[in-house]
Amino acid sequence: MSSETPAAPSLADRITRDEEKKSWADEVNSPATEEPPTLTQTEAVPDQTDGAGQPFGGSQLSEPEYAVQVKLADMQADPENPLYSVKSFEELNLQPEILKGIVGMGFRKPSKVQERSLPLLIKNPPENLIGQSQSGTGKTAAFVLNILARIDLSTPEMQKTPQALVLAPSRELARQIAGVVRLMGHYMEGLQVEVAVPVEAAQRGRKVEASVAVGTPGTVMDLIRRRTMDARQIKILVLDEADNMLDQQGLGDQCTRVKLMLPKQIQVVLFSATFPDNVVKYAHTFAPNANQMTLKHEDLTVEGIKQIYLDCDDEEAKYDVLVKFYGMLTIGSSIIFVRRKETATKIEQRMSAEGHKVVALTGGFEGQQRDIIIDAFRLGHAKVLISTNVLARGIDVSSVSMVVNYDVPDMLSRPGGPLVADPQTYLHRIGRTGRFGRVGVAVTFVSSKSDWQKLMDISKYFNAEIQKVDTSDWDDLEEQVTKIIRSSRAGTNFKGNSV
Ligand SMILES: Nc1ncnc2c1ncn2[C@@H]1O[C@H](COP(=O)(O)OP(=O)(O)OP(=O)(O)O)[C@@H](O)[C@H]1O
Repeated sequence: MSSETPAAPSLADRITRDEEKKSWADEVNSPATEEPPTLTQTEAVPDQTDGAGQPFGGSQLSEPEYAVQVKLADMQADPENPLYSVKSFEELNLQPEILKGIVGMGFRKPSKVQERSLPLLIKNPPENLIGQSQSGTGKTAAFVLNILARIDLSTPEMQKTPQALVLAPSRELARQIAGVVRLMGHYMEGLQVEVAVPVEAAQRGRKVEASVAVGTPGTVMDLIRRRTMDARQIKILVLDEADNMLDQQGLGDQCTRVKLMLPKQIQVVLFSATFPDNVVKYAHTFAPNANQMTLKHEDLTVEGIKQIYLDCDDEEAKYDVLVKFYGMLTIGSSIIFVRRKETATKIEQRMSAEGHKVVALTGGFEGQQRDIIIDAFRLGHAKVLISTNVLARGIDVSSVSMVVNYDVPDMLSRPGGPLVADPQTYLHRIGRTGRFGRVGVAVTFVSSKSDWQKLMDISKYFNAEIQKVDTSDWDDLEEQVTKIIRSSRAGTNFKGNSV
């Protein structure tokens, strides 16, 4: 992966140069009065703003508040819905400052995963948990609330001592989680949160002085080894996207090493939307005697996400279709997933040259550049983002109404073996839309028999319908997709099977 050719000057490069700020503003279609996001600005907004309640500056999408609450209330009253719950947050025995934070985020009722996992997580003595629930159903809040309920902020000393550690697979996700901790813990006096990801950590070179640390495993391992982070008081370890963290050779090793450097008696919490069979055993070794909340493959897909695919003759046809989709991609925000970093850069350059406003973000970009791009996307300054699997998991931008699988997600069946379908990655990618009861459309491009076979394997694995759409009547297709995207909350669907 690191052999990627250096990217041509990307949008991030361009926006750091003053003389080009105007072109950024033009390019991302931001209001004329608004300054383009500079690094300082984006750093000044470290918390995610979308998905947060109005008191914290979240946009709440552009849906009228009343309509949102009414539809969400219906969903939360339906026992079949993953957002269903019978309890209120008040009944979960959380401190008043935490409850205030929850209210500030606009949360009215817990989701199923929150209602079920919270009592297991916060009871004493602490027990481990392996928790699974569909994408966008509020797992982050579940583990964050447990952390906030358990940390001791009674002395300045403790406020600066890491007591909870969250590990996530990407820099963007680590920053996002830290943002959620800050928002939820907004009313807790003395709460300090630090992000431990490459660049910041290296630049900082000073001790981590926070009660909650969120980072990527390699950087955290390094910080503890160099004693820049004192791990002796850590009592909670959370692995978000735990299956990915434990499965991937490198990440798995790093997580294990980090855990070995922590006190023996810690609460281990593993969360993900997917726990494929091959990692379940290791998950239980990593989190011994854990309480478990798991789901069957068939129950993993989110109803609000309409899954479709279309046939493209070849690679060039995929590009042409993508360009034709542009109007639909910009109704809300969209993420286009490709297999390789080079493809992301190539599409970005080609579409930009043709006058379309798109940005790309891959693991090949330098950290600060990545921060600028993801922040611009979160804030809606950039609406179409092309990325690799680096952003497939966890990223929560509620305005994402469309996901395009430009390349069908696949993986090596074994080292040196053939490429096979990667159902987990498919689920996480499409889960970037349809967050917490919203609707979205996930489109997969199929340009070969093997693409088609992989997609059918994915459909079978989840027992989910992925509907083929006919591109011969483009106007009809556009009308249908637009209707779903504009409906904003689950309930509206494609008419029959006719698209
Ligand atoms: N009880 C709630 N009421 C309203 N909104 C909520 C509630 N809980 C979480 N949310 C919102 O739902 C969105 C999705 O939550 P979150 O990112 O935690 O999902 P997730 O289950 O971790 O998804 P993924 O598997 O994709 O990582 C967030 O914007 C969050 O603010």
